[in-house]
Amino acid sequence: VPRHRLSDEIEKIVQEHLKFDLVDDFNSNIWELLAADGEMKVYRRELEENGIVLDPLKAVHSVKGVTGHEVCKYFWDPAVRMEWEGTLDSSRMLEALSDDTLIFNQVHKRVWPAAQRDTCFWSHIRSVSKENKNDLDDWIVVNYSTTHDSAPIKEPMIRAWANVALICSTIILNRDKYADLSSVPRENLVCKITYVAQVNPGGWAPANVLRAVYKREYPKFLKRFTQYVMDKTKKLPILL
Ligand SMILES: CCCc1ccc(-c2ccc(S(=O)(=O)CCO)cc2)cc1[C@H]1C[C@H]1c1ccccn1
Repeated sequence: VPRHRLSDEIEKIVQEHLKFDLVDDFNSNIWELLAADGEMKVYRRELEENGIVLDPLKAVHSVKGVTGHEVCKYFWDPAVRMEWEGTLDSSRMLEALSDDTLIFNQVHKRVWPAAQRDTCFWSHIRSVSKENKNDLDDWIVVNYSTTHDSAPIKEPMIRAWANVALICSTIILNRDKYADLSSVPRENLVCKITYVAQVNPGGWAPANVLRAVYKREYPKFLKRFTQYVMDKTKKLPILL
């Protein structure tokens, strides 16, 4: 795997996500259910630092008819970002550090009365093999804020900081019926999705406003993205 200037940081952050995000800690009372819609459940933890809302967000979802590779690929692919992302004014891919690591600069739609935000982050995609060799690999995308010469912080824009992971497992129903996995019909696929996001809005914004935006935006964002992947893959051969 070709190394680059961010390889060490990426390895550290990805391993942290793989170690912590899939822990089922929902029965403890640290998570508060923000929204539930069918199989999708979105939780938050209240966390503030110097009066700035940093609420960690964790969502789980179960989507029929797609693989984890497909979900992560569409989440990572710069070519389709503006097709599914409804919260952005723009998205620019600044640099491809390798075939699995890109750097983005994105301008978020303004959330009144807060000032407009932009983000600059590396986005890394990889597969993670399972203990049971019969299982399909898990897939993960991590979006983690970084700096870049082509994305200077320019007033009045405020730079928000994000640490986001999308982790997907694929379940094949009636697995033993199929010798060749690529012939599995889509109705026998279930993708288990875990999405975690910790965003620092980068500057003061009223806590009640930010919490209202999180409560509104994240469930909508996840529902829109997963529906987009189902629509895009419906007629395509499965990507294992
Ligand atoms: C004041 C704005 C703060 C703010 C900055 C940034 C983000 C944010 C960053 C990254 C990602 S992602 O999942 O990596 C997809 C990248 O295209 C999603 C969201 C969210 C918010 C907060 C507002 C919340 C929100 C949640 C969901 C979508 C959009 N906005």
